[in-house]
Amino acid sequence: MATCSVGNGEDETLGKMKRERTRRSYENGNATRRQILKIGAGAALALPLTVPRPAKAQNEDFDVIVIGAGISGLAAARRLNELGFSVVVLEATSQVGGRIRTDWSLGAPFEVGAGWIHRPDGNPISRLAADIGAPTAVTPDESFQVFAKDGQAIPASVIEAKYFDLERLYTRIDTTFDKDQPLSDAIRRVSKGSLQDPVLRWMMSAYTEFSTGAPVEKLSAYYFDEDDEYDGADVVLPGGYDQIPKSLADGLDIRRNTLVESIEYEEGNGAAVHTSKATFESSFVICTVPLGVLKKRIITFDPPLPKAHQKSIDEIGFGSVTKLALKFERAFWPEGTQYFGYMSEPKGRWNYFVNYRTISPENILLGVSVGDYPFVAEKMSDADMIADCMSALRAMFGQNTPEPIGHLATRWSEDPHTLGAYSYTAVGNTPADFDRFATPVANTILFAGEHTTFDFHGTVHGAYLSGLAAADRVQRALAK
Ligand SMILES: Cc1cc2nc3c(=O)[nH]c(=O)nc-3n(C[C@H](O)[C@H](O)[C@H](O)COP(=O)(O)OP(=O)(O)OC[C@H]3O[C@@H](n4cnc5c(N)ncnc54)[C@H](O)[C@@H]3O)c2cc1C
Ligand SMILES: NC(=O)Cc1c[nH]c2ccccc12
Repeated sequence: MATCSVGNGEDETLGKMKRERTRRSYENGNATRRQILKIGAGAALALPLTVPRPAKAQNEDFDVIVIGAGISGLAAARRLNELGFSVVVLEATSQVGGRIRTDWSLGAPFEVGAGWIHRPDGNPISRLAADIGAPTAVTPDESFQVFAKDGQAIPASVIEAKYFDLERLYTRIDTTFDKDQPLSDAIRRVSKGSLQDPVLRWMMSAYTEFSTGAPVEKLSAYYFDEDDEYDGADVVLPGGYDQIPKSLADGLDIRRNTLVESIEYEEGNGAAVHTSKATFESSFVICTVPLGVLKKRIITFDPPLPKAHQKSIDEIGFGSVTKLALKFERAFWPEGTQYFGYMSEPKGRWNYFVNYRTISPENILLGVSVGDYPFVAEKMSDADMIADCMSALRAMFGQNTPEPIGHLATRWSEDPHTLGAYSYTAVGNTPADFDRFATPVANTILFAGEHTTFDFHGTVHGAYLSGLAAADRVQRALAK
């Protein structure tokens, strides 16, 4: 398989020299805390133990440990590897890609996580796709049909006019208030009744709640749409999004099924990373686990993280988005239409459907639940989730709509290694809460991942760029 390069063209020998220098600095002088930890572990083994434990091999030692083999971790590891540093990636699951995962079991590329390269012009993920020769296909935003709650088809002209109303509403919110508040409250204040207007209400959910991954009741009215984007019409990868992380992973030292449990660190002495398998040591750690994992404190930091970092972890929002792919014997919908909208209640319940016939021969509709509803849907059994989604499809396409012959459901809020879909700007958050993650902790622990960049949070490109930025910081520090 062709592989992507994230290198910046720097001479490989230079990287190797830096690596040698780092190693020498550990080997000289007094015992570092990492060496003391190592001695401590050996000493503990000498003590009589009630339960005999297998003797541990000596801890493996690297310049950099990257935690998580999602796109941010892979980008960081690949760049540092290309520069000649010794890098290991520790990944809890058996797979690479994290929130990029393609399931072909229905015969088409069902994207469990990320589906689109949003605004592909200038987007670094487009370059990665081009580097490996992965074709992309436009999913045209203007190809849609929206249905009212009772199944009545709404003319496209009505949707387009309301879209401009929504834009105007959001602009007024931007310029009206001097205090942050939930987006839903701000909407009520600037335009009483908008939240009850069925078309606007659908758009607020299908567009805003989908793109931010959060209910309008929890989004910051100040910052919910202040992030950045590139240009062009969204594209998908008909050969599967996972081609991108797989190509980045090629040739890296990735330890799968290795759950990081705790990290001991000290300025100047690096870190000891304790996992379900072994302890690893390094000068730097790049931690890319999802915000949901950090919130739940699944990894213990010793000493605890600084208050400012912990505040970002605790306060930045992390929502969910549920996808349900339903495969049918035949297409009972207009095969050329890209998207179908449904003005459901509650508002985030199966309100958006992607037609797979535009990118594959399979008769698949992909339903999406957003806002608060994923936390309801993801608690359902598959059978209940299908029945719930089918009631929306039957309202749209008629009571005779057939049962599906296959399905795939996602439950990101229940996945123990993610615990949600992507980060959002909650009421009271500021861009600085995200960007604070760029500050290394004790010159040893760095963070990367979609939640560590305000401008592109919640996206593949944001995560990827954050990984490269963390690698550059490590490179500069190791070069000193
Ligand atoms: C349903 C859904 C739809 C999306 N749609 C899009 C889209 O269309 N376009 C877009 O640009 N973005 C989309 N996104 C967002 C995008 O997928 C993410 O922003 C991006 O993939 C996150 O990458 P990451 O490296 O930050 O984290 P992840 O990909 O989550 O990587 C983190 C890794 O850490 C591992 N890990 C967790 N805990 C531990 C531990 N204790 N020890 C070791 N490893 C651990 C995880 O298993 C995972 O592999 C979507 C996300 C979801 C969930
Ligand atoms: N995770 C995402 O893809 C967020 C996003 C950005 N722009 C969008 C447009 C539509 C749906 C989601 C998004």
